[in-house]
Amino acid sequence: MQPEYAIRTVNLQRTYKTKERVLKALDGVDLAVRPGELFGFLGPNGAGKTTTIKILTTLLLPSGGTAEVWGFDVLHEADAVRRHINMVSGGESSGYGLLTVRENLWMFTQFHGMDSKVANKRIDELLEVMGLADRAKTRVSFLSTGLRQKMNYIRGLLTDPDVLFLDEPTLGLDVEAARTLRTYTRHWLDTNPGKTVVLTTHYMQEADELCDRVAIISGGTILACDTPTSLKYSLQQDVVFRLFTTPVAPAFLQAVEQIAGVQSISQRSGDQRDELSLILRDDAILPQVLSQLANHNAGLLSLEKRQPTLEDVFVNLVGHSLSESEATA
Ligand SMILES: Nc1ncnc2c1ncn2[C@@H]1O[C@H](COP(=O)(O)OP(=O)(O)OP(=O)(O)O)[C@@H](O)[C@H]1O
Repeated sequence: MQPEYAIRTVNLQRTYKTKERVLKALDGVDLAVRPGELFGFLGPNGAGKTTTIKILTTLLLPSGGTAEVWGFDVLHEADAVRRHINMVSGGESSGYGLLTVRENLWMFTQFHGMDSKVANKRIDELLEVMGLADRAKTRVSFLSTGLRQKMNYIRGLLTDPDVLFLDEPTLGLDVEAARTLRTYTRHWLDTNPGKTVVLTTHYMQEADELCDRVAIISGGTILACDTPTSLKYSLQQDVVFRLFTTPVAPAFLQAVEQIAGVQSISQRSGDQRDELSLILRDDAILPQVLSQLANHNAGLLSLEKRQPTLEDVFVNLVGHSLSESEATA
């Protein structure tokens, strides 16, 4: 029977105690994910995504609050939770190098106590879908990172879980392979009503295109949680500009942040030029930004007004872009 919530957390807390300090990795996370949803988690490094997923997959105990997966408590009914979930992490090196792809996958089905006939049929189907059928007899140690990741994704689906956790599943995949994985994930949800996917990703576009709802998490708390469309709509009153400039100094960014009506500015440094994303309360503030550019001896290369993206929503809430958080991690 389908529960009301695939995932439900109330005031979820997790503290890490080290010799030097006590760190609140999760500080009251409330989540309510319905069966059938593709739910995305977006956050900078250290936001608490992995901690949340580890608690939901029973790999880590919470320090406080409650968490239920498919109606079962992660603390008191961990075995029941495990029967309903599976997990795929990007960049994981699971699998035994000496075994072939098929042998590896079959082995995992046996860990889960699956009937051999059913297991073999599913392995064949998924190898075909993921374009890995011709590698079935290849030793895992001979696979490229991308192909190994495809195999891991198949492993996650083999047990037909009710809740599938995908932690950065397209990390290291080429564009084509990432698209195959995304398309199949959506197809799997569409053809299996009630199946639920929780996805963490660093790729904003992936979250935007794929997720039914997205939670933006930072500093162990959820800052916003809604459909990508509604999140973007929340910025509709603001105006978003993209500027290409000659390289700008941190002092310029600080000066712009001081201007009244500047919601946020984020910088992506390129070769000999910077890309700046600017969210303003209204158009009239732009001249002040441009005069700061001149004050700091930087030149404007191009300027474009555009629709808000999920990245803009993220910057507005977190204060910097996801790529900036990676650069400083
Ligand atoms: N075992 C641990 N001991 C101490 N601190 C930890 C431990 N695991 C995580 N942390 C800290 O808890 C915070 C949340 O970490 P977490 O791994 O959940 O973040 P994340 O959002 O998954 O980040 P990333 O995208 O970098 O994986 C970070 O400050 C991290 O340094």
